[in-house]
Amino acid sequence: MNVTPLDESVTLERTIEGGTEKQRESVSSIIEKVRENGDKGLIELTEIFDRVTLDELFVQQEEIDEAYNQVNDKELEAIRKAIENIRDFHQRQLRQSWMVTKEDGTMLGQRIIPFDRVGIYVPGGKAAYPSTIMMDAIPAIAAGVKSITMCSPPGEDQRLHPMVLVTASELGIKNIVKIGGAQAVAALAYGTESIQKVDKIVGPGNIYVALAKREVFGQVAIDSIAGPSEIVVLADETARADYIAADMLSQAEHDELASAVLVTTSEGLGKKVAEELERQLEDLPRKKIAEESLDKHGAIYLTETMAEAVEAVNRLAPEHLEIMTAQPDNLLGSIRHAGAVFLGPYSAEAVGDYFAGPNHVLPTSGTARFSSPLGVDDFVKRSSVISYSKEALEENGEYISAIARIEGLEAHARAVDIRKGEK
Ligand SMILES: NC(=O)c1ccc[n+]([C@@H]2O[C@H](COP(=O)([O-])OP(=O)(O)OC[C@H]3O[C@@H](n4cnc5c(N)ncnc54)[C@H](O)[C@@H]3O)[C@@H](O)[C@H]2O)c1
Ligand SMILES: N[C@H](CO)Cc1c[nH]c[nH+]1
Ligand SMILES: [Zn+2]
Repeated sequence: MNVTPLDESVTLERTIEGGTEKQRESVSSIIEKVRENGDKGLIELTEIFDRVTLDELFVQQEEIDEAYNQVNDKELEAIRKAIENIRDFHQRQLRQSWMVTKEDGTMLGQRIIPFDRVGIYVPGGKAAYPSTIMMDAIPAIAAGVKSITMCSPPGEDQRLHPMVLVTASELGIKNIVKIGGAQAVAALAYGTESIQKVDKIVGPGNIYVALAKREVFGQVAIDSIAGPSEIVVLADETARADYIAADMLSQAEHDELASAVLVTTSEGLGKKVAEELERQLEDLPRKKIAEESLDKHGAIYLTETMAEAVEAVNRLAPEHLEIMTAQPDNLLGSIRHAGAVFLGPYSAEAVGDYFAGPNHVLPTSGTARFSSPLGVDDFVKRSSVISYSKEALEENGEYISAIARIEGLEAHARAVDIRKGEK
């Protein structure tokens, strides 16, 4: 990889974001098929896209019991510790309902109400993601959502990955459907004979999942569309090239479409990172994927000053930003757009992907300009409460009816006047 100057036109948007026409048409026809044929459609689509013939759509208890037998104590302990951290972080996000009472007896308030039913998508095409179950489900549980349906694509043996099943079970998720892709999104949005439709669908996925979420939006709520993973590392000459390369590869290995970028003020560091990437790629089990991701969507950019580098980062608005400079905390205040910021040499992105507590479902493709990480707020609605006393209405009625008459809405004005004995 070459070290190149950073040009203002560089973005993290990959051409694939809105999908090709063929992909959009395919997703529309998958959704149509699920709406028309329900469970039967889901089985047929899974045969086509996952090459598996399912005997059952839902995971059975015996599959979960068997999964526990395939997981060792250390793995279970790791999942339980991660759950604890992620739960602790998300419980702090909970907002309280509130009510104020004024002197004239008026009461105003805001109630925070969890969604009734939520669908979580857990990707499973190219890798298994127990961590994403935790990130999707824990904020929903913390928010008070009572019904969670999880969808994830099955493997060749009709099963989900044992760690996926164990994690779901540790979180108390009972409805687990072995369906992936656009068909899963359609089933959650419209319901089938056996799958109850939900109010909101959350979770990352590939382009088919993303396009399907976009298409069903309106029928259900969705979270922001999290696309292929991205990491931007902002570094000066004090940073360690081996750490930076390791972290860039940790995201490049997700997907050929993933993007790993270094922005640095040091040409020397840039060159060392390029060498390290080559070296560390050599024995990486997912070398092929990571190599393609680096070739197509990876870069090492050089800027003259740190101020220019920071400006570039804000323009890129990455999903993950690692700051590896002499004083990373000093730069935090100038970062306006990033899904999650990792400070210093020991905050590898993997720490946040799996364990620290903050959510790893984050805005991608520059959408950190206006979107936030998945969190408890994604699983609640606000509902306002208004309680006026007779005294308050007597005192303010004339203002209310005045505004109504400005709008030419006489019935509104009279609805107030009648209570004041004026009509
Ligand atoms: N942002 C995050 O938090 C986060 C977390 C984990 C994963 N990810 C990303 O999620 C993505 C996961 O993608 P994945 O493919 O591994 O799993 P996936 O579960 O999203 O997609 C697999 C499904 O895609 C469908 N599919 C495959 N080819 C198709 C085709 N030609 N036509 C129609 N449908 C087709 C199949 O039904 C299959 O079940 C990756 O890009 C990864 O980087 C993001
Ligand atoms: N980095 C991904 C989000 O972009 C999340 C993840 C899951 N597993 C490993 N990493
Ligand atoms: Zn990751």
